[in-house]
Amino acid sequence: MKFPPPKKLVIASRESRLAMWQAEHVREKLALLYPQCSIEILGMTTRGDQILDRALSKVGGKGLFVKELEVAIAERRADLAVHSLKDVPMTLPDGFKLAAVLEREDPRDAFVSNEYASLDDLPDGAVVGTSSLRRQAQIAVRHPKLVIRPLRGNLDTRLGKLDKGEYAAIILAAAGLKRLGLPQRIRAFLEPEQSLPAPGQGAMGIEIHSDRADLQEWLAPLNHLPTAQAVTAERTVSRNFGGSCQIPLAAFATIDGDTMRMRAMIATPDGTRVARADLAGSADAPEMLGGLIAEALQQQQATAILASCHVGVDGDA
Ligand SMILES: NCc1[nH]cc(CCC(=O)O)c1CC(=O)O
Repeated sequence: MKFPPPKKLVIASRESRLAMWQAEHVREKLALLYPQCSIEILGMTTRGDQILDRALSKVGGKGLFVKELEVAIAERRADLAVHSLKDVPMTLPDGFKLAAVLEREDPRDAFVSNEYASLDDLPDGAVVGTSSLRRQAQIAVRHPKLVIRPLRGNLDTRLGKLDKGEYAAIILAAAGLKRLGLPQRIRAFLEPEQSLPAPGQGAMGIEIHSDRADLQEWLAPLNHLPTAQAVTAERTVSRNFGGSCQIPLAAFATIDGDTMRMRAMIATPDGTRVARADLAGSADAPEMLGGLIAEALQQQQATAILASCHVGVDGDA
């Protein structure tokens, strides 16, 4: 230990229930490590939370969910920000870095419905809610007769829209539902073979100012190495295809001992053109495996597939 333990820490968080749960989770972990430290949570509304009516990619993409938190860090009003890693742009602005990645929750997508038990149960023409092109494309591949409609807002908002009958079913991340104490809303899990998760799905990341060597040291015990390696590989694939752009891309890595297995997919939103890759490599070289996966996708015309889907729709909301 080079630095004495912290006396006070401020965690910046979005104000959605899920974001607050995640910030609280980090607060509890830090309180156990540093019992003398006073730890506050600074809740903030981001532009991403305010803009619910327009496609996110038209107004600035994923970065909108993290920008205000970064400003708070830059102005030293906060020390760290807790994010769902899925919402963090692939390249952080100068002066910021990820100090730790926490152990991943369930990375799968979940099928949520009041009437139906699974996607297979839905009648032709049934309306499924998701604003994620990645989810849309993968549903379209297996269930071309279902109708996909956009669904935005935080988890409670989305569940409310389902309950009002606007959709026969919706697709959400299992991790968010479990964290909010709503696992009973999950009627079926979509296995990676059916719906490969988004880069970083189910993992939380802690962002800090890069010059804070003290914080880096204090947060190090929160880092979960296998999760950090997996999400590094996943984010490398995404970065290869333009990073923060909202595109129908899935990338999912699992680790078994020293070996990382990585699967990825790029598709048109209607599911008619799909590129897939499935490779294994060393868990210690996640960027290398991510790069190889990106190349394998390129060899299947991934760039042409992406070019043929209009950006201007929503990303992995
Ligand atoms: N883009 C919204 C978002 N960001 C993170 C999660 C869920 C939790 C996670 O994946 O860590 C969600 C909701 C969802 O996709 O259903």
